[in-house]
Amino acid sequence: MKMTETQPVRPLEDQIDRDLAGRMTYADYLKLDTLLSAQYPLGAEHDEMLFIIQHQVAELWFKLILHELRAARSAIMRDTLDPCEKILSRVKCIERQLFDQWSVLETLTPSDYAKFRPMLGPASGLQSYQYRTVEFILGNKQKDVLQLFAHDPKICEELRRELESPSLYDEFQRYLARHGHAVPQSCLSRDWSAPYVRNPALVPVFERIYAEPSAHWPVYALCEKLIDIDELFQLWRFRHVKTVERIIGFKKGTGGSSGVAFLRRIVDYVFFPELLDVRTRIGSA
Ligand code: HEM
Ligand SMILES: N[C@@H](CC(=O)c1ccccc1NC=O)C(=O)O
Repeated sequence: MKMTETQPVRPLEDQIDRDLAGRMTYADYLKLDTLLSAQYPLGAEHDEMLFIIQHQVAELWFKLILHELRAARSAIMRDTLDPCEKILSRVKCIERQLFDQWSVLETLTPSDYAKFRPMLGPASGLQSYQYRTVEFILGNKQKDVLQLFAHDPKICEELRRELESPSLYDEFQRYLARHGHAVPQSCLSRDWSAPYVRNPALVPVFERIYAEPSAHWPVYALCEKLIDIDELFQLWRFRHVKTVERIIGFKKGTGGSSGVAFLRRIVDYVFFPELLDVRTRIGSA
């Protein structure tokens, strides 16, 4: 555009609805009154609003991830893999958003965070029940975290239900067994609430699928989506560590943990270990 050119002017078109009294509007549909009045900074520090909104946006994305993962798990249980492709692609995009979102919080300086951190008391992301539910659905079961929700029986019960249910990966293994794959019996019924243990006897099942992707396309494609989801989750955890490191260094966490050291210990956790193990086997006789 030349320096002398004017910017476009766009008058409202005649047909645009102006008569909205008593009718469904954008703000009504999206409940913006509720959404936009849920930011309550505890103090007067400018950056506390960033901190609140960053977390609220993450919680909204967690909500959608849960909605999608539950739909994917139900579809697998009904023996229909078709919808999973689209659903899990969406989950992957949301995880990417959550990963990229850390860059916004990284504009928070250590000194600016230190001004309002004391007001947070013992509050911590450790107490995010939606985050914990996502971990459970993906199969990272850990019973002791229920203790963090003992103050809220309703949430505690919901989490316990998820802890005790088969994960998305468990249901996928059951699906494979129903469709003729030689999934070990031990994968099909066990204590679902126990931490997932890598099972070498499951790797040959994936070896056959990966040896001939075109013969097993729907399950092969699902495996690869699960790998994407796993990898992005790990990247999120890593970026959390790096963000925390630069903002609070090696201080203890408000939740009482050692902080960065505690977070680092889970970065390498993988949800679907056999889907990584199969890669080692590819090309071996
Ligand atoms: C200034 C920014 C942040 C700092 C300094 C920070 C720090 C920490 C620390 C130290 C912990 C360990 C528990 C504790 O003792 O408190 C933790 C856990 C956690 N934080 Fe953050 N965090 C930040 C931002 C976020 C954001 C934006 C989210 C998004 C929801 C988040 C989600 C979590 C979750 C889910 C955990 C539990 C992780 C696990 O169990 O492995 N944090 N955070
Ligand atoms: N654990 C953080 C505090 C924190 O980040 C936080 C506090 C209240 C609500 C959400 C939080 N986010 C993630 O842990 C800290 O030690 O500074």
